[in-house]
Amino acid sequence: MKLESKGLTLDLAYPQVMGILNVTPDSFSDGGRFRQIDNALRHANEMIQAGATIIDIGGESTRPGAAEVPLDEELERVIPVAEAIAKNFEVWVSIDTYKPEVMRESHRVGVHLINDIRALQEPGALDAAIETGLPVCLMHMQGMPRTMQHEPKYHDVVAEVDAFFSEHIARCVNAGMDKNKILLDPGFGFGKDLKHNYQLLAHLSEFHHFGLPLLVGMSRKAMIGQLLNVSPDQRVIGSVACAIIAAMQGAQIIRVHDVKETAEAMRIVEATLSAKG
Ligand SMILES: Cn1cnc2c(O)nc(N)nc21
Repeated sequence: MKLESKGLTLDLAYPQVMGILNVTPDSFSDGGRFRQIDNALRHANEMIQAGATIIDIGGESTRPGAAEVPLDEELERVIPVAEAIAKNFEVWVSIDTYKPEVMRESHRVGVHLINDIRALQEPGALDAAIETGLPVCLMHMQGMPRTMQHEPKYHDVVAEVDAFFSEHIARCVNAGMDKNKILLDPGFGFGKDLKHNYQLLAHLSEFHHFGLPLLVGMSRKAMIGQLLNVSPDQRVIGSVACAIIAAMQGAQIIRVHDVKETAEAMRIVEATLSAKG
């Protein structure tokens, strides 16, 4: 399976590492230090050298309880950084946004992939994504970041996420999007409690029936912290363990903070999966 965008190809036969670049003052792990372009470029370069093949740029924190960011503020944060990275590195640049104007502007400055935690449900987002022609990751979320962790409830979380994927793939394809430009993400930690997160991880391979790339993000999240009782900067081992479990089930893109550690683990996964023949 391969993904193409703007002359770049991503070989999804083996897991690819997506490095997280938060350009937010309140990001829970980077401490908001990556707001300046030079720091962002330095961090992006570190992640690329460590093995990241995608850099995911986000201007609005998506952690539970996070407030929304006004459009002009988000544009000011992410567009200069996205443009600089796209210009300076041969790497896939992903934009973590749900705003149609940010999607359009990101495309204009060279972004390769749209990462929308709201699965193109905001007004105008689906049209904007189709107009850009970019691949789009549709992520499942129950509720909104401000309230999503207030008692999330499911009858069967795996079945309900699967149904969500079916519904939104159909909505996008019916609106004119090429199905091969869709990626799917169960949205770990987005309206899920500990049990829900591990049910999704345990059954992750069941989502392959759509024939679309799976993107997962568990890095440093509460599903690790609640189990190990450690702070976000002490969750590398847990994050790598989650990445391995996902990649061994065929997840194609792993979104992480700790690129070096994860990329090394993915090489072990690659050796193991290719030995399966
Ligand atoms: C922005 N963001 C934070 N967590 C994420 C996850 O798990 N998946 C995707 N696609 N984006 C995420």
